[in-house]
Amino acid sequence: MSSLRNSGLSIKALQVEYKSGQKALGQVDFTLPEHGIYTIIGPSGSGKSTLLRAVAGLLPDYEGELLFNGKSVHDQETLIGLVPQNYGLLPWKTVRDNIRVAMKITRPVGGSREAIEADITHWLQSMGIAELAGRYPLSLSGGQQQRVAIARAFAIRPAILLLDEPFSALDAITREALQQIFLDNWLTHPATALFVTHDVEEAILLGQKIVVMPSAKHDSPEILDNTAVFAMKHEKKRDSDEFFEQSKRIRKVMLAKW
Ligand SMILES: Nc1ncnc2c1ncn2[C@@H]1O[C@H](COP(=O)(O)OP(=O)(O)OP(=O)(O)O)[C@@H](O)[C@H]1O
Repeated sequence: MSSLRNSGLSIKALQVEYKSGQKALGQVDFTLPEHGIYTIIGPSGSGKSTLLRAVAGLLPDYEGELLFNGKSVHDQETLIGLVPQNYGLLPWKTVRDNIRVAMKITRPVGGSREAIEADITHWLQSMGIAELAGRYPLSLSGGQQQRVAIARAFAIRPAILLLDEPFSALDAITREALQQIFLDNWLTHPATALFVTHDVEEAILLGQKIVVMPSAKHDSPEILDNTAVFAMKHEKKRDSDEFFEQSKRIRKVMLAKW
């Protein structure tokens, strides 16, 4: 029993078909250890967002089992934070209110007003957007909205954190800075994280393992171990031999699977 308690996120024989009858996600099987980060890359349409939606509990129907520490992920106890591709911010609420609403929904009796406001300020600062607290989402750039969505996801202190291309709207330099900030935040609050990206470099820089999705729905994902790169200091990763070797390995898998 105790082994199940810390067994992490188990995705067992998961398959998804939308109402149209078309298979959106072929069979996926893997276990992401508690407090781990797996990155997911795959061609457009391979089912990456569908996989996150299934784990987030946003799909009415799927085949297979989704367990967190031995229990259904959709038990009330498991708090899941999602950063969707469209950011999912409430346009009629300010940045600060967006985060506050999420915290109130997920932690209805948690903390004094002062503590909540200090927490919101902390997360905004950590994402470098404290000055945007009073602005409304639609007055922000895509990259700024992405940061708000990430701050909000961390602020609820989820057990599982799902990120769907969270840095796609950012320029290369800001993206690198945010990758570092993301890892720093994750180290202090290590949620069990699934991180979808289109960027092979990003997959190698952030994941303990890299899940490469196939384009054919009858094929299964290939999962590459990336612990050698993951264990390095973030700023050393990009120039390391291990990073270079891993890029070559992934490209080979991509050629075979895409
Ligand atoms: N709500 C839906 N209804 C019907 N089909 C859908 C729905 N959402 C996605 N699909 C289909 O499911 C498949 C997988 O879509 P999904 O968005 O999960 O892929 P993805 O790998 O995240 O793609 P991208 O990289 O372009 O974001 C696609 O063929 C898509 O057209």
